[in-house]
Amino acid sequence: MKHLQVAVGIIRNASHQIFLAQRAASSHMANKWEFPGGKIEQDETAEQALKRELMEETGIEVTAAQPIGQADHSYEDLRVTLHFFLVEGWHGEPWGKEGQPQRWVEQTALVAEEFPPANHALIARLVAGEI
Ligand SMILES: Nc1nc2c([nH]c(=O)n2[C@H]2C[C@H](O)[C@@H](COP(=O)(O)OP(=O)(O)OP(=O)(O)O)O2)c(=O)[nH]1
Ligand SMILES: [Mg+2]
Repeated sequence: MKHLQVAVGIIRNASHQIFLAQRAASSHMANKWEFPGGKIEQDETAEQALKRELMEETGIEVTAAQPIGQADHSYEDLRVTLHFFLVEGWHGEPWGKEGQPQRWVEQTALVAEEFPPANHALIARLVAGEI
């Protein structure tokens, strides 16, 4: 089975709101809400991939990112390992640079079912205020 390593950014502002983007209708996990991010390339560290993907997808330059864990999940025909980073420092203002819908949500109001299954354990930790 194909196995992807994915860098994922939990962009959190001073009011403890988190920036979400909606996945495209044509993509894997179509229409689910996600934390911006994407595949780690061969020659990259997870943090380098995070910075590149967040610039590409949201237009921000990440200045502070802290690793907060990983999640491994097997979908029907694809295995993913998500490398989560809490992003609390950046330059610019995140927006849906690739045309994807976006919104800020209070950390405690996140709803696990709106995300791909690989995110569910992390959402529980965020809602519980453990992060
Ligand atoms: N970005 C992101 N991907 C996630 C999350 N949860 C989750 O299961 N995934 C899965 C969906 C995809 O199968 C896989 C890769 O993410 P991606 O589609 O963002 O990768 P990418 O930006 O490099 O995509 P592309 O270049 O192919 O358009 O990770 C999440 O919260 N954020
Ligand atoms: Mg992506």
